[in-house]
Amino acid sequence: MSEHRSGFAAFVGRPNAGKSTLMNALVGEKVAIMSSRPQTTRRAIRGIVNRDDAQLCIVDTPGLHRPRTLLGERLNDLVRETLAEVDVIGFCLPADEKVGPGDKWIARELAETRAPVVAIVTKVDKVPRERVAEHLLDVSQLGDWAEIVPVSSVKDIQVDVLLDVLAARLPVGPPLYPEGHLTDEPEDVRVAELIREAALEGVRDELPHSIAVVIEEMVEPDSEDAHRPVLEIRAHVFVERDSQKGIIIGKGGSRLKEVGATARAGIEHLLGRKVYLDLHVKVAKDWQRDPKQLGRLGF
Ligand SMILES: Nc1nc2c(ncn2[C@@H]2O[C@H](COP(=O)(O)OP(=O)(O)OP(=O)(O)O)[C@@H](O)[C@H]2O)c(=O)[nH]1
Repeated sequence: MSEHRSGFAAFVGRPNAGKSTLMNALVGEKVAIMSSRPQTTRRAIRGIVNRDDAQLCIVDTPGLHRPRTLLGERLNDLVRETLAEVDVIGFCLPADEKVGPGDKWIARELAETRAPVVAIVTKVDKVPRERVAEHLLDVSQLGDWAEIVPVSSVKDIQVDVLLDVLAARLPVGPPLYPEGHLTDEPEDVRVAELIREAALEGVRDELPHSIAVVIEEMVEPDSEDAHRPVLEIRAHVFVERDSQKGIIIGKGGSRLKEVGATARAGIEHLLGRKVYLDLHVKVAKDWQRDPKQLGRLGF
């Protein structure tokens, strides 16, 4: 099987371009609205598409419009920040409307972003084939797109193709959110889960259920002037026996270092910021059978 990919996508386009309908078509019935606490992450997740080979997290963007007012400009700053953080951008251009000044303005904005942009010709069911072909040509001349994909969200035409194209643009990595957990779970639970996943990697057979992770603290550094301060996370990795402690830590701490690096990468991706991760491995004897310990471990 090919490598698993995961990351963030954002959709832009002028009003009525079909962004919401498309996002719903991609995510399916279960649209999970998950807005994280703004001080720790600036991303609000609109929905998550889980496949065997990819996890696509769709970020909410308030809409990129041409600024007419100061408020508009502020909004656009916010959108620009969001776009700077995602892995792939989908630019929606409805087939039943000619490419206009609004689209050109957005295209110029997108030329500045780092992420690859997939131009999406939406609502192809509304117009004859020839018109779609014309529109595709206009769109191709509008900018330097990673790909152009015509779709209909309503008639389910090429939505799966679009998903392939978007997924292919994501970085290689494990799922950022546990499948079936598309709720507004607090961040520390998700952080703990990423650490647990990293700690279990490669040793799942030896200690499948013997690991629990507790976040002791997530601390903002004192210096308020730092532009994007490093979040300090201290966590305990609990195992049941001393022998298991050895497995997690590895020779001279080598494995724990790897666990930390893997978990940190996932956490940084999740929170969208730099993280300092401090892991301590502890033995909590037979914690699975001890209600008092279980309570402490957050079960
Ligand atoms: N026929 C057809 N209509 C569509 C399709 N996609 C969206 N629409 C319609 O187009 C209109 C606008 O779609 P939205 O998804 O709300 O567009 P939007 O870009 O999110 O709009 P804003 O929230 O204003 O930015 C709605 O009436 C949709 O039903 C499509 O594939 N085919």
